[in-house]
Amino acid sequence: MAPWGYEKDNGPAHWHKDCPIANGKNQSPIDLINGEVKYDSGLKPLTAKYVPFSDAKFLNNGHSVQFQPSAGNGSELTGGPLAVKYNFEQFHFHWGNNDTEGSEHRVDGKMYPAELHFVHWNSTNPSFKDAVGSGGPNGLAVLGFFLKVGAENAALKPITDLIPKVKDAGTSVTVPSNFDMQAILPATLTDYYTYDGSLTTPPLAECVKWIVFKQPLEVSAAQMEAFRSVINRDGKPMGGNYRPPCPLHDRAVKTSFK
Ligand SMILES: CCCCNCC(=O)NCCc1ccc(S(N)(=O)=O)cc1
Ligand SMILES: [Zn+2]
Repeated sequence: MAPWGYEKDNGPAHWHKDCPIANGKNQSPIDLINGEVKYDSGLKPLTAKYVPFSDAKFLNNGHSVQFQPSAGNGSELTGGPLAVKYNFEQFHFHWGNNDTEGSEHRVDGKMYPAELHFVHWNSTNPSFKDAVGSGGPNGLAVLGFFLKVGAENAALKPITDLIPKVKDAGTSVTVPSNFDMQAILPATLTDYYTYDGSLTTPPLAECVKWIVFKQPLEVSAAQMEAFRSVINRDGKPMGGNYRPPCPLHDRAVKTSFK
């Protein structure tokens, strides 16, 4: 099989051949249906403590554009539904070729033009890879933020300004060390949906505690347009690099808000 992608011949409908878990009962993304979620007063606010990285790359890996530090630096996530500390691993994006599509999760069937994922791994594991393979829904914690078109996002500007430099698959650039990742996050990480799910790309491991924020982040039309010039391994626009929603099966989606 051609390496996995999002085209007709290698897209989400094909992934089960290499990754049979694609048809599992804890797959992501999902449609977050407000009439079916349940408020959980036990859900605490989340705390992300992100330390500026001295050595990080912004890269095009053929299916997304990704911020990837060379090593951990104590940046971590705690609280919310999480029982232990999770180490920051990377962040990346999913987007569409127009403003009506692009996000992976949906809210009452609505798609946003893009979705930003902050990936963290359970610090009781020796490494990220071990956390992915640790079995059960507590290996990774991924924060999902919807992006919508509006005001320019100053915190994301250092990253969106780098996009033209990683237009082609397999390219990367060094991220200036004064990049402040913490500034991307809202001041308080309240009002989120949380459920047990999976990676949304192969290997599709069912190892993720998903935390999807209700409030979208805003980016300017120019920032959104920058994503749409990124090219995949086939030389085609990467836009459309989102998996459609998967069945909820026997899972509950909890909310930190009423
Ligand atoms: C040679 C392959 C080795 C794989 N081993 C590395 C690996 O498992 N990588 C998967 C990394 C990943 C995928 C999808 C998400 S998402 N979109 O759910 O946040 C987050 C993280
Ligand atoms: Zn993702």
